[in-house]
Amino acid sequence: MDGPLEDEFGREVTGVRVSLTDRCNFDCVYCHNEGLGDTRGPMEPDDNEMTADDVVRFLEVVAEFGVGKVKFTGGEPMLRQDLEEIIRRTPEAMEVSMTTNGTFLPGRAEALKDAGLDRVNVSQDAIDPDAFAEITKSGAYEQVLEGVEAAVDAGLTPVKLNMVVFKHTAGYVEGMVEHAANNDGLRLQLIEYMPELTGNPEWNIDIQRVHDWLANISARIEHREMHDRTRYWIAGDDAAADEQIDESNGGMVEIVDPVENPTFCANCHRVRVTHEGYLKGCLNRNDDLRSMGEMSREEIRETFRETVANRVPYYGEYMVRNEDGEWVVNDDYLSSPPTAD
Ligand SMILES: Nc1nc2c(ncn2[C@@H]2O[C@H](COP(=O)(O)OP(=O)(O)OP(=O)(O)O)[C@@H](O)[C@H]2O)c(=O)[nH]1
Ligand code: SF4
Ligand code: SF4
Repeated sequence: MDGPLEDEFGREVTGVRVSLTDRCNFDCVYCHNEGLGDTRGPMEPDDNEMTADDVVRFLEVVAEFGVGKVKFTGGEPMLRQDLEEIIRRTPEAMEVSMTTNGTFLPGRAEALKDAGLDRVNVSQDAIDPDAFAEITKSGAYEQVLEGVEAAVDAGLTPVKLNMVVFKHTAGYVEGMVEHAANNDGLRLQLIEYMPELTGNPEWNIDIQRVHDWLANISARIEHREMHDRTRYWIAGDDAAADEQIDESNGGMVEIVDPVENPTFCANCHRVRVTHEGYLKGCLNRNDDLRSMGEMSREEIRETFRETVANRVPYYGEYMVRNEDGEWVVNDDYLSSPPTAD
């Protein structure tokens, strides 16, 4: 097995994010559909979706390059009826996680665990059914809460609750932090709103205010290698004043703040795959897609090598600040755009 491939900026690729479908039973107001824009398909399976064989072949190839983690995403990945099969056939050595809206976890969490799923991230933007319905255009609030519980019970832990911080959810941040600190098996990810992918810049909340507030109330602060994300440990209500805070007496809150953040991009170690089987070096770009189509393993190897070789940190390299302080595409990439199939 070869070690992880590295791009020109010294960023090793240690993980892949594989979208299994663009279908979803929700219609969240902030959805960016893994960076592909508002193209969520109808609920019927799409002929263009990668088959289980396509996904497994790709994972077997990248495992040869030392990729040790796979995240399955969507749309809603649990709409794939062959999800358990895909997970079961994923190379043994890989950590397998999934990002889901949680609706289908009740009744299926155990089967996923048995198939080899290690952990899940579940979108939960508020502890309030009305706000939840307004954001997701769905009445599945109770089902999602049950789904989170089922995931914890099945041992798909830590279960990370994904909460996008924006105008509709700002009032629920404190409640969600307390919820994560006081419930075993849960962590909270506070995700910066991404107006560059979803529009509505007026809904944005300055994520620095959330950092400052958490820094004030946290017992301990860590930095994660991936994206150099900040992790705040928050004491639970029953923690003693002099106790070290960890999962047993508190909870972790991680901030995902990629917007206009060169440090985040400089520590990005993932390649993405769209549900149609295109390799994508960066979430924010669609000019660097490479199709894996009907390729042989050797061709997939070559396409993966090319994708990694052409990866570029988005903020700080592909996008740079002009003299007015605005983010603009770097002229170097305008004059010679990276190759795309
Ligand atoms: N711009 C950008 N956003 C990302 C990246 N990775 C994740 N995100 C965003 O972060 C949010 C949470 O992502 P998840 O799919 O739950 O996974 P994660 O937090 O990245 O991964 P784990 O913490 O390992 O479970 C999503 O809204 C993603 O769009 C990235 O590399 N770049
Ligand atoms: S659950 Fe996820 S994929 Fe579905 S609409 Fe919401 S953000 Fe998009
Ligand atoms: S380079 Fe930056 S924007 Fe692109 S995927 Fe990585 S962290 Fe996200």
